[in-house]
Parts: sequence; C-alpha cells; structure tokens
Amino acid sequence: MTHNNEQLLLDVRHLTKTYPDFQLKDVNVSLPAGTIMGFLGRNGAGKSTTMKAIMDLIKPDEGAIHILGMPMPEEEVAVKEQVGYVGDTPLLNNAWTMEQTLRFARQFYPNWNEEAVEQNLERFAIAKDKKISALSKGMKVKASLILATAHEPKLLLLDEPTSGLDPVVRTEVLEMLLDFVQDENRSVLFSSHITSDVEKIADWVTVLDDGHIVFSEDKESLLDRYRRIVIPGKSGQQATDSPLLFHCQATAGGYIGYTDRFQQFRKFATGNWHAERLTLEELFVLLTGRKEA
Ligand SMILES: Nc1ncnc2c1ncn2[C@@H]1O[C@H](COP(=O)(O)OP(=O)(O)OP(=O)(O)O)[C@@H](O)[C@H]1O
Repeated sequence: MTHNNEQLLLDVRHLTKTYPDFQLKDVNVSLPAGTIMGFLGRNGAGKSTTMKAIMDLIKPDEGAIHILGMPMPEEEVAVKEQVGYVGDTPLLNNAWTMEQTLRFARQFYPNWNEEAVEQNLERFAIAKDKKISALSKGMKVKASLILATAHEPKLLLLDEPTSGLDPVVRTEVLEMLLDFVQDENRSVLFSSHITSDVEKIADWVTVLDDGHIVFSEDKESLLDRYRRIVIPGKSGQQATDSPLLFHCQATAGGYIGYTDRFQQFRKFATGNWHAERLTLEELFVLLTGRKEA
C-alpha cells in the first residue's frame, strides 16, 4: 500500500541485494512524517540487510533510497544529520565512560541537544562517569538511543531495539519512541520479531518474509480486514468454499478459515458463523509461518 501525498521521510524503491544463500527482492518501503513503523520478520527475513542498505553500510544491487527527499548515498552527509541509527550490534566502546562516549559523538553533530541528553540520562538513571562495560544490556540500549537522538534527527532507524530486554526495559524503550514522535515531523522505523511491541506502538506495519515484503499497511486497517471465521457443525463445509476464505480446515466442532476481506465476507456469507479478530502475532504467524525457520 502507498501513502498519500504526505512528506515521506523514508522512501525505498525496488531494493534488491543478493547474497550466496539469500536475496532481498524488490523491497519497497515508504514512511511519512509522524509515524512509527514496525518492521516485522522472522529470523533471517532480511530486516538488518534492508536497514544496512538504507544506511549505506552495504551496497544494494539495485534500488533507490531517498531520506527526506535526499538521495542516498549521494547526499549521505546531509542525510546522516537527519537520521539516528542503532544497528544490530551497538557501537559502544566498552573502555570508555558514558561522558567520553558523549564527548566523542558530540563533535560530529552541529545540532547536538545537550539539554535533552542530560534529561534522558537522568530519566534512565545512567551516570556519566559509568564505564560502558559496567552497563547492563538494557542500559546499553538506552545509552545507544540517547546517542542516536541527541542530534535531533527526523528519522530514527532501529534494528531490533527491544530484543533481549526484560518487559520493564522494553516498555521504557517503547515509551521513548512514542515520545520521539510527539513531534509530528519525526518518524521511527524499528525492526522486531516481537509482534506485541509492534502492536503496542506502531501505526504502520511492514512484514518481510524470506526477503520480500508480504504487506506494508496501516496497523488498524490491517487488523480490521482480517478475521478468523468459525463455522460450527459439519454441515458448514460448503461455507468453506467461499473465495473470500483461505487456509480452511476442519476442527473438532466444525470448520475454521481466514479472510482478508472481512467486510465483503460479512455481506455475502450465509448460514451460521462467527468472526474473531486476530492479534498481530496470529496474523504474522498465519502469513509467514508456513515453513521452519
Ligand atoms: N554479509 C553477508 N554475506 C552473506 N550472507 C549474508 C550477509 N549478511 C546477511 N546475510 C544473510 O542474509 C539473510 C538475512 O539476514 P538479516 O540479518 O538481514 O536477517 P534479519 O531479518 O535481520 O534476521 P534476524 O532477525 O535473525 O536478525 C540471512 O540468511 C543471512 O545469513
């Protein structure tokens, strides 16, 4: 699905990258201002590869990438002033203190907001004289986020920011992302395989499976159009012939099937049935869970 004529903070077109055992195939992602996009995919789906290509950390074979209308990598210097990125392995030097880390990072950014940094350090109780090596995994993620947002970027790209964190720290990190988009000129793209995190804070969901986009859609409209249809009784088999149903199967009490066009289904369906909403996790498994990881 595409967005209207809103300003796109990120526009990825036809991104392709081939590795010996994997291909990212014709990936298209567009992200308007004021949006949190959850980028979901199973292990090895290609999320990190996509994000690295956006950041020009790997060279795509094909495709066009624009950030705030500027082409990458041609405008890389200007673009990186507007982007905060935390990759799959945070680039923190364990031998430094937080203070040394901040001093080092500050010199690269004219827009550095020291007041926001101080507030965030206090909010997350990170002492400046603490060595990075002494920070817990959760503290390191928070420190990386403080560094990634200190130059007040418009776009935040985060590769699995909540992976491996306990539920309290995960919630704090998600709250920080919600705070970030309070300014509606900003957006976040964060990859994850924790569907509940995406369901909690994302406005838009993009699912990548085996290197291709399965869907990229507004979360509410996505969850609105899918339903599990439960048809009780063995006499309901005929109802499963509906072209609006897929993955139909017999159950102990009757039949179930799924529809991605619920509004149409409810108009035309007859007989005895009821519909159940799917969680994002159920939808994700339904659409990507056909094969072993
Ligand atoms: N430099 C590389 N050379 C060869 N293959 C690579 C390289 N980088 C990634 N791959 C392969 O590309 C595929 C996608 O990897 P990627 O890290 O993008 O997936 P991911 O969706 O981020 O997975 P995860 O959730 O496990 O982090 C994997 O099969 C991986 O082995």
